[in-house]
Amino acid sequence: MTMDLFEQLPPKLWVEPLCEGAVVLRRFASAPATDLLVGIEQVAEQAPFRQMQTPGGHTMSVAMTCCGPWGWVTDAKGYRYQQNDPLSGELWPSMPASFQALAAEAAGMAGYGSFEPDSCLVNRYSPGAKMGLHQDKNEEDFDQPIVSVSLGTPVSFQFGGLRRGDRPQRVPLEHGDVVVWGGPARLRYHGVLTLKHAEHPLTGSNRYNLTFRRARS
Ligand SMILES: O=C(O)CCC(=O)C(=O)O
Ligand SMILES: [Fe+2]
Repeated sequence: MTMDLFEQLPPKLWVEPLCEGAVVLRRFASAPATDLLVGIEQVAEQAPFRQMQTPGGHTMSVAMTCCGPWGWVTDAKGYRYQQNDPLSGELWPSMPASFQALAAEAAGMAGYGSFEPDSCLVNRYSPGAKMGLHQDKNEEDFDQPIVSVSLGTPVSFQFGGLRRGDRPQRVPLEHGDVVVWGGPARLRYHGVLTLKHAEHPLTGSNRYNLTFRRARS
């Protein structure tokens, strides 16, 4: 009886390879999502979401904040990591232990053992926000993977090649999905298409993304 019941349940998580070195861990962060969202709220109380300026003088459509030792920032002076929040001058809030654990577990599941992120960028997309194709390359070295967690409304993630001109795959991402890329895929171009209007019971019309990285070796 019990066995039959189990067999009828849909698989809770599954793994979708994107290319050598990159996978989507479907729904991997669904169970801890509520805790992650509480963590985001706490981080944002200390270091509020803000729309940063690109070096070219554009305002990003995505609102961002950071936690952990190193925060990623952009302004007229360029893209970089720094230990202080430029809004307050204070250190970035510490990375909640639950964030760190989830990121390490996801990396391990994708084949990257002993991932110790020292940076978590928190992206908040409201409808209309997007992020153009880019490489994550402000880190000191590229030995450690990127772990990228999606929460809230769905979006179309673009996962490209090592050259800007390579046609990206479109990967639909939903609440709880985690993308991990490293090794030969570490410098692949990626981005997200414009967020559409949708509602999620936990986030309203917003999508949140947590991007975990090792900024310093
Ligand atoms: O929102 C996402 O899924 C991607 C975010 C990203 O690529 C970044 O912050 O560097
Ligand atoms: Fe990125």
